[in-house]
Parts: sequence; structure tokens; C-alpha cells
Amino acid sequence: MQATADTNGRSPIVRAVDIRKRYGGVRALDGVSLTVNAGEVFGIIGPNGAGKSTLFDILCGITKPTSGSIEVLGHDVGQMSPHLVARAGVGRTFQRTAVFGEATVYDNLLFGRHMEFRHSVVGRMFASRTWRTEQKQFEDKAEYVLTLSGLQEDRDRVASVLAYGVQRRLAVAVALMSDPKILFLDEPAAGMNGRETADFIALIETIAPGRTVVIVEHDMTVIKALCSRVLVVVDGHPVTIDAPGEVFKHPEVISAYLGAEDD
Ligand SMILES: Nc1ncnc2c1ncn2[C@@H]1O[C@H](COP(=O)(O)OP(=O)(O)OP(=O)(O)O)[C@@H](O)[C@H]1O
Repeated sequence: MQATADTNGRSPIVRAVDIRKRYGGVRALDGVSLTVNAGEVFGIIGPNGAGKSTLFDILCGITKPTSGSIEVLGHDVGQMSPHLVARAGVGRTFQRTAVFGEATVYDNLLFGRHMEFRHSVVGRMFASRTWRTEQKQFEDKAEYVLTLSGLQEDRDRVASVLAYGVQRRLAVAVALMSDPKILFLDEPAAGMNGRETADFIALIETIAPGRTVVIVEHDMTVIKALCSRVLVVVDGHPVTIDAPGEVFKHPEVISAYLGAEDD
């Protein structure tokens, strides 16, 4: 299937061509092509086991495809290690919230940023000028991200005591510390109640301008509220790429979802 073009004249920031992935005898992905345009919020949906997480991990450079090419921000991520993909401006969150439960919200933000930098031990021990300058930049950045993500009131609370939805918000905030040009969100609303989902939608609406966002999500409320286009994957095949309100008119999408309900 050919990827549909964006009608707003925005340039592609992700180009995936004919992605295939096998796990032994399992064909997890079978010929997926897509483009995501700069500034777009793009969704990936499909029934359980369709191949969404596999595609997501391939687009982020975590998993290598069996064949096919993936370019993100002009980089061939199929040939890059995950940390180099991250340094190129790709941020991501994980299906399971990955924050440090015993650390405060603020320390989670600082730690997320420090992980990416290589200070010499001597530089740290003697608090060199470079180290102090970077530390100040991290702290300023953390204050900005706290405000952006509405976490100021939770700044000094340890992450483990936060409500689940707030922990997921923190996971996005940690990803924002490296100022990613493109942010991949893996089932961000999974397990959230209605209020948390609404807050989460508002958060992504706040941070999306000036960035590109790719979301894998089961919750169609989130997809409809945020995404301009959605790829539907069924059994590893790309079925359609269209506006969220259009994809459920596609017969193969209807039958895949109805079949999934019967399971
Ligand atoms: N590491 C692996 N080894 C073997 N098979 C795998 C592996 N990862 C995924 N699969 C298989 O590949 C297929 C696609 O899995 P994937 O997790 O990408 O689907 P999904 O759409 O994300 O599912 P869900 O919505 O349940 O998270 C499934 O049949 C799955 O069992």
C-alpha cells in the first residue's frame, strides 16, 4: 500500500518503506510504508497483536527490521544504535511507565537529561565551569518543562505517590527534557480513567506545536482528539492511512475490529 501524502504541504520527517519484520516463523510486519510530516500528530492503531509495538520500536530504532528502510529526521535509523537515534532528536515514552519511583518529579527530570551527557568524573568532582553551566541549563530546562507539563505542584513529590495519570504525564515530561523534534508515545493513555485521559489529551495539545508526534494507542478518544492521520495495521499489514473519522468506514478495518471483539 502506498503512503498517503499530506495535503498541507508539510515535508516528511519519517519515511518508512516496505518494512517487514519476522520473529522466527511469525510475520509481525509485512510491507508497511508510511510518511509522517513535520508538525503532524500521527496515530498507529490496530487490534491486539497487529504489529503496532513492533512498528513503533522499529521507527524509534529500538528494533531492527528484517527488511525495508526507515528514515527519521534524515537519519537511517535502521542502521543506528538507539542512543544515537535519541541524540538525533527522537524522544519516546514506553508502554509501561518508566520513571524512578523513589525520586522526586524534579529529580526525574534532571536525571533524564543527565543520562544523555558525558561529563568527565574529574569535571563533576571539581564542579568545573562546563559542568556548572550545563547543570544550570538543566535546572532552567526542568523548570520550563514542569510548567509546560503542569507538574509544578508535584515538583517535590516522589513519583511513586503520584496518581497513575500524573506518572504518565511525568514520563512525557522526562522525554521533553531532551527537547525532541519528534516524540513517540507508546499507548500513553493505557490504564487511564476518563479524567486522566482528558488531561493527557490537553497535555499533548500543549506540547505538540513545533514538534512531530507519533502515537500508538487503543483509545480512539485520544486518536480522534489529537491525530490528523492514522495508520491501521491488521495482522502486520497496513490497511489504510486516513483521517481518524474515516478509517472505520474501511471494510477491512471494521471486520478486523469486529473479529477482535469476538475473540
Ligand atoms: N520478541 C518477539 N518474539 C516473537 N514474536 C513476537 C515478538 N514481539 C512480537 N511478536 C509477535 O509479533 C506480532 C505483533 O506483535 P506486536 O506486539 O507488535 O503487536 P501489537 O499490535 O503491539 O499488540 P498489542 O496491541 O497487544 O500490544 C504478534 O504475533 C506477537 O506475538
